[in-house]
Order: sequence, then C-alpha cells, then structure tokens
Amino acid sequence: MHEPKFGVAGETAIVTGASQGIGESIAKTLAAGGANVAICSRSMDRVGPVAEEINESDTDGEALAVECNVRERDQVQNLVDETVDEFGDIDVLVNNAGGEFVAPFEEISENGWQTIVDLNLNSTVHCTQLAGEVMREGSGGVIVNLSSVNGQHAAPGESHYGASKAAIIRLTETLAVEWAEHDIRVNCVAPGLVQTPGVAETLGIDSEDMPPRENAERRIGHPEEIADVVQFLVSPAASFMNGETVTAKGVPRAGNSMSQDLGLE
Ligand SMILES: CCCCCCCCCCC/C=C/C(=O)SCCNC(=O)CCNC(=O)[C@H](O)C(C)(C)COP(=O)(O)OP(=O)(O)OC[C@H]1O[C@@H](n2cnc3c(N)ncnc32)[C@H](O)[C@@H]1OP(=O)(O)O
Ligand SMILES: NC(=O)C1=CN([C@@H]2O[C@H](COP(=O)(O)OP(=O)(O)OC[C@H]3O[C@@H](n4cnc5c(N)ncnc54)[C@H](OP(=O)(O)O)[C@@H]3O)[C@@H](O)[C@H]2O)C=CC1
Repeated sequence: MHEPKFGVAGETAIVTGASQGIGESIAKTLAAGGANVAICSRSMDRVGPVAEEINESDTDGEALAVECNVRERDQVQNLVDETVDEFGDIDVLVNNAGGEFVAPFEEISENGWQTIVDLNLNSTVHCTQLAGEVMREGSGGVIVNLSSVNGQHAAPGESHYGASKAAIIRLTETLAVEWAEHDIRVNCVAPGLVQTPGVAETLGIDSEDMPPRENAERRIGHPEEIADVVQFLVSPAASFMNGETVTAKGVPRAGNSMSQDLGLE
C-alpha cells in the first residue's frame, strides 16, 4: 500500500518575511507539521511575537525569530548562521519576503525600480546562494520561491514587480536543473490576489471590503491557501516536482472580477 508523504516533521525551514501575511501563515503551517522554523523580517518587534505564538502553541516545531533585511546580503548570512547554530542544518528555504508599489512604468525612478528588484529578485538570490551552500554541503534540501500571477501575465502598473517575479520563475527553473545533482529541489508558487496586510496597504483595500470565500468569482485568496501549497511542495509528496511554478489563483483565468475592479488586469 502506498503511504502519502505530506509531512515535514523534523525538518528545519527558513521562511523570510514571516511577520505577517503569507509568510506568517507558511511559518505556522510548517511548524504545525512538525518543522523547526527560522523566521525573519526587518523588525524583531514584528517577527518576534509570531515566533512566540508558535513556541507557546502545542506544535511540535520550534520557532527562532531573526531580524534580517533580506536586501542586505550580510544580514542574510547572519540569518543562515543563526539557523544552523540553533537547529543544526537547513532543509527548506521559503523565499517569501517581497513587495511592490503600483505605478506606471514612466513614473518609476531608477531607485524605485532598483528597490523592487532588490526586494523581490536580489533578496531571493542572496537567500538561495547562502542557504543553498549549507544544503549543498549537507544532504540537499528544498527551496520554494514566491512569484506571482504578475510574473506570468502583464498587468498595468506592475512592470517592475512583474519583471522581478518573472525572473524568479526562470531562476527557479535554472536552479532546478543546476542543483538536481545536489539533491535540491527548487519550485515556485504564483499566487493571485491574496488577502494580506501588504495588499491592504498597497492596494488600499481593507479586509472588511473583501468578498467572502463563498463568492468564488470575486473572492481573493487567504494566506493559508498559499501556505498549504508550499507545505505540499516542501514535503516528500512532491519529490518528483522540480522547476515547477504552481499557480494558485482561485479562478482559471488571469485574475478575477475583484482584480478587474481594482484595475489590476
Ligand atoms: C493579468 C494578471 C491579473 C492579476 C490579477 C491579480 C493581481 C494580483 C496582484 C498582487 C499584487 C500584490 C503584490 C504584493 O506583493 S502585495 C504584498 C506586498 N507588500 C507590499 O508591497 C508592502 C507595501 N509596500 C512597501 O512597503 C513599499 O512601497 C516598498 C517595500 C515597496 C518600498 O519601500 P522602501 O521603504 O524600501 O522604499 P522607499 O519608500 O524609500 O522608496 C524607494 C523608491 O521607490 C519609489 N516609490 C515608492 N513608492 C512609490 C510609488 N507608489 N510610486 C512611485 N514610486 C514609488 C520612491 O520614490 C523611491 O524612489 P526615489 O528615491 O527615486 O524617490
Ligand atoms: N498578497 C498577494 O496578493 C500576493 C503576494 N505575493 C507575494 O507573496 C509574498 C508575500 O506577500 P504578502 O504576504 O502579501 O506580503 P505582506 O506585505 O503582507 O508581508 C510581507 C512580509 O515581508 C516582510 N518583509 C518586507 N520587506 C522585507 C525585507 N526587506 N526583509 C525581510 N522581510 C521583509 C514583512 O515584514 P516586516 O515589514 O516586518 O519587515 C512581512 O512580514 C511576496 O513575495 C509577494 O510579492 C504574490 C502574489 C500575490
């Protein structure tokens, strides 16, 4: 009889950008599955309480909070070092930290473009190279990158974000090929619109404005619906998946009526 292998118990995972939103949900989901999680954000005041909540819950996995701006390579090295010191190894890396502002291409300054590329793409490079070194010297691992439907389809005001998220998809595919010999799988998740504090801030919509889950045509996603996809990809159940981008967007079109209303498609 074939036993499904969806577990992550005993694994050590780094989740970046875990003080809120999708990253917080991924960290809690992996910890609930028995993984130890090293979680980071730019502020210990914000990420510390998430780790406390995990450690005070009855999950098997433990949490370590680290203050780390993933745009700064030396801070990422410290995140990797603290994780290995605390848990002994790194089995899983989830490159979740990211963000954007919405602006027409011609209004994006050089620094504005650089900021978004640094935050989404270059941070993924820092984390993947530095945590990947530990994986390659050890017994391999699993990496999951957060892209976006904006990395797959054009949307107005998203040139910088879309370019950085499209690059993450190709980086994922390339590393899956290059690092297969090190027993490292690299996959990607491309969410559609998901209800997070970042979306509320970027798009100016509050959770009270969000359509209910029952409204399949208009509703936006919930963070745990992305966390479950990540949990699957890092588990041995996805052992034959490498270099893939899994889209999670609720409706089988580019976006939904909600994103049309918001002018995102
Ligand atoms: C067909 C497809 C259909 C798709 C339908 C579904 C669509 C799904 C869409 C999902 C979109 C969601 C994406 C997300 O990632 S949401 C969650 C992410 N969270 C956030 O984005 C957080 C909010 N943003 C921020 O915190 C900041 O804006 C940011 C982190 C992005 C930058 O902050 P930072 O402090 O590092 O940078 P500065 O404020 O110093 O700015 C740096 C330069 O950028 C310029 N800038 C900043 N904002 C704007 C703006 N609104 N317009 C133009 N330029 C901006 C700023 O001026 C600086 O440049 P200069 O020095 O040259 O002035
Ligand atoms: N929500 C959505 O609709 C979609 C989101 N995505 C992607 O999913 C990921 C998560 O999005 P979401 O949960 O909405 O984002 P949020 O803005 O809600 O949360 C972002 C998280 O990243 C952290 N963060 C931001 N900048 C840095 C940095 N430089 N270094 C370390 N941590 C940082 C923030 O913590 P702090 O402020 O404490 O540093 C926070 O924990 C992003 O990559 C995003 O692009 C993709 C498609 C759709």
